[in-house]
Amino acid sequence: MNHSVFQLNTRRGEFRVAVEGDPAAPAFILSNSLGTTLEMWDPQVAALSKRHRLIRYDTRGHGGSPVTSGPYDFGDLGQDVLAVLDALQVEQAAFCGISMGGHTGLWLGIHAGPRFSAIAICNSAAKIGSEQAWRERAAMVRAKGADGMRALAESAPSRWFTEACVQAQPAMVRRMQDGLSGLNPEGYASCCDALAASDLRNDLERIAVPTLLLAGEFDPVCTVADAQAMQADIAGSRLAVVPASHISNLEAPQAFDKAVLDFLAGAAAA
Ligand SMILES: O=C(O)CC1=CCC(=O)O1
Repeated sequence: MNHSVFQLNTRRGEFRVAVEGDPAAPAFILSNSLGTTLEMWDPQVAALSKRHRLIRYDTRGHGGSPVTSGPYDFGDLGQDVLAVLDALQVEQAAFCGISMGGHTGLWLGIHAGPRFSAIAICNSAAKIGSEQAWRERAAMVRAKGADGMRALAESAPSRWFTEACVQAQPAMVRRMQDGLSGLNPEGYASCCDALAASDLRNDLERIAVPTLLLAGEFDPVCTVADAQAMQADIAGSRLAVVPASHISNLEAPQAFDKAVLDFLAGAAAA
């Protein structure tokens, strides 16, 4: 059992969180991708908690966080982050999110910039996928329940990892698939609703927080071109490309950690 994981009572419900590192160090909060939990960040904990109070949480609809009935929107998912920070009495934090988590970071950069010292938007986009595809996925999961989650888990490796990674790290890939297939279908579908409805492309220029756009060279979901398009619209933002597909923190953890830590060091020095 990991004793750093606990249920945190917030004004928006009880969230499953993990807090590691020096309590007096600057706070750094991590936001998971669709179909995963805070454990997706396990390989990052040692490196990212060296100089930070590292806060991880399960996004609404996932793991041990509230599974309220949907649809959710990114206002909900962003307000949840602020509620977690408030409950932990954190006034300002650095933020890092992958894919759906990165999109939450964009929402926070637009709507709650002063609460963040820096945001790392990884394997994400201002518009992820098509509205129709997310609506279809949500409907399928709501119709098929646990069978629908199992079907999504079977097809997940090709969305998440390169074939070379699937071959090289079968246990890690299986663990991620098992995690996805065990999630609550309504919570997952409600996050698909949020992705269907959100398009932040016209709001990016409102972001004034130091921003890193981290892309996976081989990511078929949120491409390097998506990151470049965001970089063009976010003043002063930086781009980093790591040799990985979509879940780049698991496929290329060392390159991922270095890109994020270099960015945070630069943002703190600026
Ligand atoms: O479809 C997937 O599983 C990949 C993905 C899209 C948004 C997200 O967070 O993950």
